[in-house]
Amino acid sequence: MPVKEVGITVTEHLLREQRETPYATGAFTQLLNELIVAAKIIHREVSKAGLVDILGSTGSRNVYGEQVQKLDDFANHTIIRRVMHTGHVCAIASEEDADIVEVPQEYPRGPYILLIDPLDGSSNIDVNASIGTIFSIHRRLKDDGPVTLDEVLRKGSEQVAAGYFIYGSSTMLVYSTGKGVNGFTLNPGLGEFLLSHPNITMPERGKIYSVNEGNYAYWDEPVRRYVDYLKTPDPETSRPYTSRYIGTLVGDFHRNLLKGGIFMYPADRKDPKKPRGKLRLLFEAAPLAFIAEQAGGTASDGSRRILDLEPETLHDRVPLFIGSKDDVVTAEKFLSGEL
Ligand SMILES: O=P(O)(O)OC[C@H]1O[C@](O)(COP(=O)(O)O)[C@@H](O)[C@@H]1O
Repeated sequence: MPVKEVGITVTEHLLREQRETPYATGAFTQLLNELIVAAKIIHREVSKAGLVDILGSTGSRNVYGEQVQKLDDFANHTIIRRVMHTGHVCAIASEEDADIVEVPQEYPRGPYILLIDPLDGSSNIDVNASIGTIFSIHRRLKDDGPVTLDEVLRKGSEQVAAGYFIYGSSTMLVYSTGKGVNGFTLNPGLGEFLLSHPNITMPERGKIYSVNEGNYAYWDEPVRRYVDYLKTPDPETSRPYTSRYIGTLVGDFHRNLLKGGIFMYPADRKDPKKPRGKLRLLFEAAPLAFIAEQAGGTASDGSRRILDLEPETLHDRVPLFIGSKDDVVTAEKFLSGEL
Protein backbone atom coordinates (compact mmCIF):
# COMPACT_ATOMS: atom_id res chain seq x y z
CA MET A 1 0.00 0.00 0.00
CA PRO A 2 1.63 3.30 -1.09
CA VAL A 3 2.24 5.96 1.59
CA LYS A 4 -1.13 7.57 2.34
CA GLU A 5 -1.47 11.21 1.19
CA VAL A 6 -2.86 13.26 4.06
CA GLY A 7 -5.75 15.36 2.82
CA ILE A 8 -7.27 12.99 0.28
CA THR A 9 -11.03 12.66 0.65
CA VAL A 10 -12.50 9.58 2.28
CA THR A 11 -14.26 8.75 -1.00
CA GLU A 12 -10.90 8.75 -2.81
CA HIS A 13 -9.50 6.53 -0.05
CA LEU A 14 -12.47 4.14 -0.34
CA LEU A 15 -12.08 3.96 -4.11
CA ARG A 16 -8.38 3.14 -3.74
CA GLU A 17 -9.22 0.36 -1.27
CA GLN A 18 -11.92 -0.83 -3.69
CA ARG A 19 -9.43 -0.96 -6.57
CA GLU A 20 -7.15 -3.11 -4.39
CA THR A 21 -10.01 -5.54 -3.54
CA PRO A 22 -10.40 -8.02 -6.45
CA TYR A 23 -14.07 -8.98 -5.78
CA ALA A 24 -15.22 -5.44 -4.86
CA THR A 25 -18.45 -4.30 -6.55
CA GLY A 26 -18.57 -0.78 -5.17
CA ALA A 27 -21.50 -1.68 -2.92
CA PHE A 28 -19.41 -1.25 0.24
CA THR A 29 -18.06 2.11 -0.96
CA GLN A 30 -21.56 3.39 -1.62
CA LEU A 31 -22.86 2.06 1.70
CA LEU A 32 -20.09 3.83 3.61
CA ASN A 33 -20.69 7.00 1.60
CA GLU A 34 -24.35 7.00 2.71
CA LEU A 35 -23.25 6.49 6.33
CA ILE A 36 -20.96 9.49 5.88
CA VAL A 37 -23.85 11.63 4.60
CA ALA A 38 -25.90 10.59 7.64
CA ALA A 39 -23.00 11.52 9.95
CA LYS A 40 -22.72 14.96 8.33
CA ILE A 41 -26.43 15.54 9.01
CA ILE A 42 -25.97 14.40 12.65
CA HIS A 43 -22.84 16.61 12.93
CA ARG A 44 -24.91 19.61 11.76
CA GLU A 45 -27.59 18.94 14.42
CA VAL A 46 -25.03 18.24 17.16
CA SER A 47 -23.11 21.43 16.44
CA LYS A 48 -26.22 23.56 16.92
CA ALA A 49 -27.84 21.34 19.55
CA GLY A 50 -28.01 24.12 22.15
CA LEU A 51 -29.93 26.37 19.78
CA VAL A 52 -32.63 24.06 18.51
CA ASP A 53 -35.18 21.89 20.25
CA ILE A 54 -33.10 18.72 19.98
CA LEU A 55 -31.75 18.47 23.51
CA GLY A 56 -33.43 16.51 26.24
CA SER A 57 -35.50 13.37 26.17
CA THR A 58 -38.27 12.19 23.89
CA GLY A 59 -40.05 10.94 27.00
CA SER A 60 -39.96 7.35 25.72
CA ARG A 61 -37.67 4.50 26.88
CA ASN A 62 -35.56 2.11 24.75
CA VAL A 63 -35.22 -1.69 25.01
CA TYR A 64 -32.85 -1.19 28.01
CA GLY A 65 -35.38 0.97 29.84
CA GLU A 66 -33.15 4.03 29.28
CA GLN A 67 -34.62 7.44 28.47
CA VAL A 68 -34.35 7.98 24.67
CA GLN A 69 -32.75 11.36 23.96
CA LYS A 70 -34.14 13.37 21.07
CA LEU A 71 -30.73 13.33 19.41
CA ASP A 72 -30.57 9.53 19.82
CA ASP A 73 -33.85 9.25 17.97
CA PHE A 74 -32.85 11.77 15.31
CA ALA A 75 -29.52 9.99 14.68
CA ASN A 76 -31.21 6.58 14.56
CA HIS A 77 -33.80 7.62 12.00
CA THR A 78 -31.33 9.64 9.94
CA ILE A 79 -28.97 6.67 9.50
CA ILE A 80 -31.72 4.12 8.83
CA ARG A 81 -33.42 6.41 6.28
CA ARG A 82 -30.17 7.14 4.42
CA VAL A 83 -28.95 3.55 4.32
CA MET A 84 -32.30 1.86 3.74
CA HIS A 85 -32.58 2.99 0.11
CA THR A 86 -28.98 2.32 -0.98
CA GLY A 87 -29.80 -1.17 -2.27
CA HIS A 88 -26.71 -2.48 -0.47
CA VAL A 89 -28.15 -3.58 2.87
CA CYS A 90 -30.69 -6.25 3.68
CA ALA A 91 -31.06 -5.47 7.39
CA ILE A 92 -30.12 -2.89 10.03
CA ALA A 93 -29.84 -3.55 13.75
CA SER A 94 -29.72 -0.57 16.09
CA GLU A 95 -28.98 -0.21 19.78
CA GLU A 96 -32.15 1.89 19.91
CA ASP A 97 -34.44 -0.74 18.33
CA ALA A 98 -35.55 -3.93 20.08
CA ASP A 99 -35.54 -5.97 16.86
CA ILE A 100 -33.78 -6.12 13.48
CA VAL A 101 -35.02 -3.49 11.02
CA GLU A 102 -35.34 -5.49 7.80
CA VAL A 103 -35.22 -3.68 4.42
CA PRO A 104 -38.70 -4.20 2.91
CA GLN A 105 -38.74 -6.80 0.10
CA GLU A 106 -40.00 -4.18 -2.36
CA TYR A 107 -36.82 -2.16 -1.79
CA PRO A 108 -33.60 -3.10 -3.58
CA ARG A 109 -31.62 -5.16 -1.04
CA GLY A 110 -27.94 -5.98 -0.89
CA PRO A 111 -25.44 -8.29 0.83
CA TYR A 112 -24.63 -6.16 3.87
CA ILE A 113 -26.02 -6.10 7.42
CA LEU A 114 -25.41 -2.82 9.27
CA LEU A 115 -25.30 -2.62 13.07
CA ILE A 116 -25.29 0.82 14.72
CA ASP A 117 -25.08 2.65 18.02
CA PRO A 118 -26.55 5.80 16.48
CA LEU A 119 -25.59 8.13 19.30
CA ASP A 120 -23.01 6.93 21.80
CA GLY A 121 -22.57 8.89 25.02
CA SER A 122 -26.19 9.89 25.55
CA SER A 123 -25.40 11.19 29.03
CA ASN A 124 -23.10 13.78 27.47
CA ILE A 125 -25.45 15.15 24.81
CA ASP A 126 -26.84 18.01 26.91
CA VAL A 127 -23.48 19.02 28.37
CA ASN A 128 -21.59 19.56 25.11
CA ALA A 129 -19.03 16.78 25.66
CA SER A 130 -17.85 14.46 22.86
CA ILE A 131 -20.45 12.00 21.56
CA GLY A 132 -20.30 9.54 18.67
CA THR A 133 -21.85 7.06 16.25
CA ILE A 134 -20.51 3.49 16.10
CA PHE A 135 -21.03 1.14 13.13
CA SER A 136 -20.30 -2.48 12.31
CA ILE A 137 -20.79 -4.16 8.91
CA HIS A 138 -21.27 -7.88 8.19
CA ARG A 139 -21.89 -9.66 4.90
CA ARG A 140 -25.06 -11.74 5.08
CA LEU A 141 -24.71 -15.56 5.12
CA LYS A 142 -27.56 -16.33 2.73
CA ASP A 143 -28.03 -15.08 -0.83
CA ASP A 144 -31.57 -13.82 -0.35
CA GLY A 145 -34.87 -14.38 1.48
CA PRO A 146 -35.82 -13.00 4.90
CA VAL A 147 -32.87 -12.06 7.12
CA THR A 148 -32.72 -14.35 10.13
CA LEU A 149 -31.34 -13.56 13.59
CA ASP A 150 -28.38 -15.96 13.16
CA GLU A 151 -27.20 -13.79 10.26
CA VAL A 152 -26.98 -10.85 12.67
CA LEU A 153 -25.75 -12.62 15.85
CA ARG A 154 -22.22 -13.02 14.52
CA LYS A 155 -18.77 -13.06 16.08
CA GLY A 156 -16.92 -9.76 15.82
CA SER A 157 -14.14 -11.53 13.91
CA GLU A 158 -16.60 -11.91 10.99
CA GLN A 159 -17.05 -8.14 10.55
CA VAL A 160 -16.03 -6.88 7.08
CA ALA A 161 -15.68 -3.35 8.43
CA ALA A 162 -16.24 -1.27 11.54
CA GLY A 163 -15.71 2.28 12.72
CA TYR A 164 -17.05 5.34 14.43
CA PHE A 165 -17.76 9.01 13.99
CA ILE A 166 -16.80 11.27 16.88
CA TYR A 167 -18.52 14.65 17.25
CA GLY A 168 -16.02 16.53 19.40
CA SER A 169 -13.74 19.55 19.01
CA SER A 170 -13.71 18.38 15.39
CA THR A 171 -15.81 15.70 13.74
CA MET A 172 -13.85 12.64 12.70
CA LEU A 173 -14.40 9.27 11.04
CA VAL A 174 -12.16 6.37 12.05
CA TYR A 175 -12.69 3.05 10.27
CA SER A 176 -11.12 -0.20 9.14
CA THR A 177 -11.96 -2.76 6.48
CA GLY A 178 -9.41 -5.14 7.93
CA LYS A 179 -6.43 -3.43 6.27
CA GLY A 180 -5.32 -1.11 9.05
CA VAL A 181 -7.04 1.90 10.61
CA ASN A 182 -7.35 5.39 9.12
CA GLY A 183 -8.78 8.62 10.52
CA PHE A 184 -10.48 11.39 8.56
CA THR A 185 -11.38 14.87 9.81
CA LEU A 186 -14.43 16.75 8.52
CA ASN A 187 -13.45 20.04 6.91
CA PRO A 188 -16.69 21.97 7.56
CA GLY A 189 -15.83 24.53 4.86
CA LEU A 190 -15.52 21.81 2.21
CA GLY A 191 -18.05 19.47 3.81
CA GLU A 192 -15.54 16.70 3.13
CA PHE A 193 -13.85 14.15 5.41
CA LEU A 194 -10.11 14.42 4.61
CA LEU A 195 -7.43 11.88 5.57
CA SER A 196 -5.76 13.31 8.70
CA HIS A 197 -4.57 10.21 10.58
CA PRO A 198 -3.19 7.57 8.15
CA ASN A 199 -2.32 4.07 9.40
CA ILE A 200 -3.13 4.64 13.07
CA THR A 201 -1.22 2.31 15.40
CA MET A 202 -1.92 2.11 19.12
CA PRO A 203 1.10 2.32 21.47
CA GLU A 204 1.93 -1.10 23.03
CA ARG A 205 1.59 0.39 26.53
CA GLY A 206 0.00 3.64 27.66
CA LYS A 207 -0.04 5.93 30.69
CA ILE A 208 -3.79 6.56 30.80
CA TYR A 209 -6.62 4.57 32.34
CA SER A 210 -10.31 5.34 31.80
CA VAL A 211 -12.99 3.83 34.01
CA ASN A 212 -15.97 5.14 36.00
CA GLU A 213 -14.38 4.84 39.47
CA GLY A 214 -17.74 5.74 40.95
CA ASN A 215 -18.53 2.03 40.53
CA TYR A 216 -15.43 0.96 42.51
CA ALA A 217 -17.43 -0.49 45.40
CA TYR A 218 -19.39 -2.72 43.03
CA TRP A 219 -16.39 -4.24 41.23
CA ASP A 220 -14.95 -7.69 41.89
CA GLU A 221 -11.84 -7.65 44.07
CA PRO A 222 -9.36 -8.40 41.21
CA VAL A 223 -10.62 -5.37 39.24
CA ARG A 224 -10.17 -3.16 42.29
CA ARG A 225 -6.64 -4.51 42.79
CA TYR A 226 -5.78 -3.76 39.14
CA VAL A 227 -7.01 -0.16 39.36
CA ASP A 228 -5.17 0.28 42.68
CA TYR A 229 -2.04 -1.04 40.92
CA LEU A 230 -2.40 1.61 38.19
CA LYS A 231 -2.55 4.30 40.88
CA THR A 232 0.50 3.02 42.81
CA PRO A 233 3.67 5.06 42.09
CA ASP A 234 6.41 3.13 40.25
CA PRO A 235 8.48 5.19 37.78
CA GLU A 236 9.77 2.07 36.07
CA THR A 237 6.27 1.21 34.81
CA SER A 238 5.17 4.87 34.41
CA ARG A 239 2.79 4.52 37.33
CA PRO A 240 0.68 6.12 38.59
CA TYR A 241 -1.24 6.26 35.30
CA THR A 242 -3.32 9.38 34.58
CA SER A 243 -7.08 8.99 34.95
CA ARG A 244 -9.20 10.29 32.08
CA TYR A 245 -12.94 9.53 31.72
CA ILE A 246 -15.27 11.42 29.36
CA GLY A 247 -18.15 9.02 29.89
CA THR A 248 -18.54 8.55 26.13
CA LEU A 249 -17.06 5.23 24.99
CA VAL A 250 -16.10 6.59 21.55
CA GLY A 251 -14.36 9.60 23.11
CA ASP A 252 -12.42 7.58 25.70
CA PHE A 253 -11.50 4.91 23.15
CA HIS A 254 -10.38 7.47 20.55
CA ARG A 255 -8.04 9.20 22.99
CA ASN A 256 -6.44 5.91 24.01
CA LEU A 257 -6.19 4.82 20.36
CA LEU A 258 -4.00 7.84 19.64
CA LYS A 259 -2.11 8.13 22.96
CA GLY A 260 -2.17 4.59 24.37
CA GLY A 261 -3.87 3.40 27.53
CA ILE A 262 -6.76 1.23 28.66
CA PHE A 263 -10.53 1.79 28.82
CA MET A 264 -12.52 -0.47 31.14
CA TYR A 265 -16.20 -1.02 31.82
CA PRO A 266 -16.02 -4.02 34.16
CA ALA A 267 -18.94 -6.15 35.25
CA ASP A 268 -20.32 -4.72 38.47
CA ARG A 269 -22.69 -5.84 41.21
CA LYS A 270 -24.55 -2.50 41.22
CA ASP A 271 -27.49 -3.67 39.16
CA PRO A 272 -28.31 -7.38 39.45
CA LYS A 273 -30.14 -6.96 36.12
CA LYS A 274 -26.79 -6.12 34.47
CA PRO A 275 -24.31 -8.68 35.89
CA ARG A 276 -22.22 -8.47 32.75
CA GLY A 277 -21.64 -4.74 32.76
CA LYS A 278 -23.23 -1.99 30.68
CA LEU A 279 -21.79 -1.99 27.19
CA ARG A 280 -23.39 -3.80 24.25
CA LEU A 281 -21.38 -6.54 22.52
CA LEU A 282 -22.70 -6.07 18.95
CA PHE A 283 -23.13 -2.27 18.89
CA GLU A 284 -20.17 -1.08 21.00
CA ALA A 285 -17.59 -3.71 22.06
CA ALA A 286 -17.20 -5.73 18.82
CA PRO A 287 -16.79 -2.78 16.39
CA LEU A 288 -14.26 -1.02 18.66
CA ALA A 289 -12.43 -4.32 19.29
CA PHE A 290 -12.08 -4.67 15.48
CA ILE A 291 -10.50 -1.19 15.30
CA ALA A 292 -8.29 -1.81 18.34
CA GLU A 293 -6.87 -5.04 16.91
CA GLN A 294 -6.34 -3.49 13.47
CA ALA A 295 -4.32 -0.75 15.22
CA GLY A 296 -2.19 -3.24 17.16
CA GLY A 297 -4.20 -3.05 20.39
CA THR A 298 -6.53 -5.64 21.89
CA ALA A 299 -9.93 -6.08 23.58
CA SER A 300 -11.31 -8.68 26.01
CA ASP A 301 -14.11 -9.27 28.49
CA GLY A 302 -11.40 -9.77 31.11
CA SER A 303 -10.44 -13.23 29.92
CA ARG A 304 -11.83 -13.88 26.41
CA ARG A 305 -11.10 -12.04 23.13
CA ILE A 306 -14.13 -9.83 22.36
CA LEU A 307 -13.97 -10.75 18.64
CA ASP A 308 -14.40 -14.46 19.51
CA LEU A 309 -17.56 -13.98 21.58
CA GLU A 310 -20.73 -15.50 20.12
CA PRO A 311 -23.69 -13.19 20.82
CA GLU A 312 -26.81 -14.99 22.13
CA THR A 313 -29.20 -12.06 21.81
CA LEU A 314 -29.18 -8.80 19.87
CA HIS A 315 -28.71 -6.72 23.02
CA ASP A 316 -26.10 -8.81 24.86
CA ARG A 317 -23.93 -6.82 27.29
CA VAL A 318 -20.29 -7.60 28.00
CA PRO A 319 -17.53 -6.40 30.36
CA LEU A 320 -14.94 -4.51 28.29
CA PHE A 321 -11.18 -4.06 28.69
CA ILE A 322 -9.85 -2.41 25.53
CA GLY A 323 -6.73 -0.53 24.49
CA SER A 324 -2.94 -0.96 24.44
CA LYS A 325 -1.98 -4.64 24.28
CA ASP A 326 0.36 -4.69 27.31
CA ASP A 327 -2.19 -2.90 29.47
CA VAL A 328 -5.09 -5.22 28.61
CA VAL A 329 -2.86 -8.29 29.12
CA THR A 330 -1.84 -6.96 32.55
CA ALA A 331 -5.51 -6.38 33.46
CA GLU A 332 -6.32 -9.95 32.42
CA LYS A 333 -3.48 -11.25 34.65
CA PHE A 334 -5.02 -9.46 37.63
CA LEU A 335 -8.48 -10.83 36.80
CA SER A 336 -7.14 -14.41 36.45
CA GLY A 337 -5.27 -14.09 39.75
CA GLU A 338 -1.86 -14.49 38.04
CA LEU A 339 -0.91 -11.08 39.45
O1 LIG B 1 -22.18 6.73 32.91
P1 LIG B 1 -21.41 5.46 32.94
O2 LIG B 1 -22.07 4.36 33.75
O3 LIG B 1 -19.98 5.64 33.32
O4 LIG B 1 -21.44 4.87 31.45
C1 LIG B 1 -20.81 5.56 30.43
C2 LIG B 1 -20.78 4.62 29.25
O5 LIG B 1 -22.12 4.41 28.80
C3 LIG B 1 -22.28 4.86 27.47
O6 LIG B 1 -22.76 6.16 27.46
C4 LIG B 1 -23.26 3.87 26.84
O7 LIG B 1 -23.58 4.19 25.66
P2 LIG B 1 -24.96 4.88 25.13
O8 LIG B 1 -24.82 6.31 25.43
O9 LIG B 1 -24.91 4.54 23.70
O10 LIG B 1 -26.10 4.25 25.84
C5 LIG B 1 -20.87 4.81 26.88
O11 LIG B 1 -20.68 5.70 25.84
C6 LIG B 1 -20.00 5.19 28.08
O12 LIG B 1 -18.71 4.64 28.02
